[in-house]
Amino acid sequence: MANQTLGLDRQFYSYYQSICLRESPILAQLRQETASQPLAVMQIAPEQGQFMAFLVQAIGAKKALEIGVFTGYSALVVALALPPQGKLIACDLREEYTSIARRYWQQAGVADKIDLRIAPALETLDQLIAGGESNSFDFVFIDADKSNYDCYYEQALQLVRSGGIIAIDNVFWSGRVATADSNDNRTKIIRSLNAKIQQDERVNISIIPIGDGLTLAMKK
Ligand SMILES: C[S@@+](CC[C@H](N)C(=O)[O-])C[C@H]1O[C@@H](n2cnc3c(N)ncnc32)[C@H](O)[C@@H]1O
Repeated sequence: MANQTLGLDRQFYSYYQSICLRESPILAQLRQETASQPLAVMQIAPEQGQFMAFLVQAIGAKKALEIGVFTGYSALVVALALPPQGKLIACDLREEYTSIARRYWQQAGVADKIDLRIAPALETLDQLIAGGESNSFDFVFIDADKSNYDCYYEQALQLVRSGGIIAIDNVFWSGRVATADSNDNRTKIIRSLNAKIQQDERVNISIIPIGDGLTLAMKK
């Protein structure tokens, strides 16, 4: 028995995955193809994807937003969890990654649910706000350039409805946020956003020690 969160060594992680994962063949195939990419480590872990799908379904999300698509794994997870009329706006800059994503979305039959916007996400989110879409999203996933994390969080707070959830990836930053001598820019940005959200009265929060750390902020 333990009354604090357990660390997972390799053996325990493998057991955890064996009792938890229900990854569909299409998701497994995308993960396998992405593994050959030099930046494959950017993809979320499968158990995190499964958790996000669970969350999307638990809150009955119909309208979602993703910032940072890469080869499309997290977007596919969310799109599969949305109802048939659900919509996901997905933001990225890079055609070379998202062309892989589009192929899998097509194959999985969810391409119609996903509106991919190739542009700096700050601009896409500003356009959504200017276009009257504030307070309309049920679920937002932030997983792009860390330098803009604080801006994405503020924009997401405008776009999400009351009771909607903003999920922020990589908040543990491989543990560097907790290491006093890690003071590079990205570590400082994540550390300071973590501290800000901990005090932010606009949201209820939980931080899930899954993958590289996932903050959940529910707008009040
Ligand atoms: C960590 S990866 C996303 C991983 C993805 N969520 C998954 O699970 O496979 C980050 C992505 O953010 C994109 N990105 C970086 N800066 C961006 C920006 N300013 N606007 C939009 N996308 C950006 C990158 O091109 C990259 O594909």
